Amino acid sequence: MVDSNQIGFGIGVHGDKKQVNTVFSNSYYYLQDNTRGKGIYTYDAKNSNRLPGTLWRNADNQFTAKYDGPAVDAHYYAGVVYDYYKNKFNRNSYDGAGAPIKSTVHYGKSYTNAFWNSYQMVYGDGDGSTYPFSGALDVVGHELTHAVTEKTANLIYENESGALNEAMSDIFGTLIEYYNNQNPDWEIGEDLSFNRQGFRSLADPTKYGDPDHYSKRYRGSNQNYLVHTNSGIINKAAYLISEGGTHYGVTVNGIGKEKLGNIFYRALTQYLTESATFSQMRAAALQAATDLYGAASAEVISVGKAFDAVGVN
Ligand SMILES: CCCCC[C@H](S)C(=O)N[C@@H](Cc1ccccc1)C(=O)N[C@@H](C)C(=O)O
Ligand SMILES: [Ca+2]
Ligand SMILES: [Ca+2]
Ligand SMILES: [Zn+2]
Repeated sequence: MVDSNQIGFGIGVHGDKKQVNTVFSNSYYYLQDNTRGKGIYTYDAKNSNRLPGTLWRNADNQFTAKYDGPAVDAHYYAGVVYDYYKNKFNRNSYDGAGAPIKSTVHYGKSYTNAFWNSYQMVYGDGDGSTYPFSGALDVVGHELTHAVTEKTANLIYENESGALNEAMSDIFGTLIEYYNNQNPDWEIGEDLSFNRQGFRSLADPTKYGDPDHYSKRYRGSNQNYLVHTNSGIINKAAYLISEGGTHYGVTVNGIGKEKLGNIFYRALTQYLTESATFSQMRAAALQAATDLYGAASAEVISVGKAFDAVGVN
């Protein structure tokens, strides 16, 4: 029996209809997308903590039950993220060599998070106060960007390099949301909450208690705050580079999302090292902008001003 590529019909977490690439094999349809790299595979942990769980399958190629929603979105959004990196930077999957992309949904019981564990993405169902975590494209983009980071700068997940790691995931999660162009914004995780409230904001990190200036960074020892809170400083710089604005008296001329993505992708893949500090991120972004647009370019000036505005020298 030869496997065959199929197109299934799915309904996502938010009741939105979408087609999913599947494979028909031995009388079952699997959430396996053979059209991208070496494939995109979506699994079911069945509310256990066992990974990856079982490859998602059914007998009719219709993924329309409520229980199917998180799998439909994890599968479909992983494809969008794959397309972003391929179309924008000619990067074939997170390793550049078409690595299979694996996601598991229904992880744990009322698990209110999502993560990349060096092998795959993992999504919880939320605890009833949020939607399942794969139901947001910026979250899926966030997690898969951790895989890109790991294969490139491999930023150590603590202190300033950890905050850079988190910021890269929020920034590219947002750029991917704009690429998909469905209710794009500079908030993170707004599609997870019933009241549309985000978890973080790149436009104004202080909206959720995160710092928007280096002088306001969290200096304690809790690594979770160090990486998820201090990312606000770099997120704000990225926002200013793209959209412009005057921040603590420093005026930045915006150069747009495309150029932001080009500069940060080049910094991430060519210049940042695993122990990079915020100051080294400034230098990496300036060097990347210089490579791409020229030493005295408006883009280089905007990058410098944005890091000035958030107090990173
Ligand atoms: C084992 C916990 C691992 C946390 C680290 C993962 S990569 C992470 O950062 N997850 C995101 C999920 C997310 C993304 C966008 C929007 C909402 C939630 C995250 O930000 N987690 C926060 C809630 C946290 O762990 O504090
Ligand atoms: Ca949005
Ligand atoms: Ca968003
Ligand atoms: Zn993260």
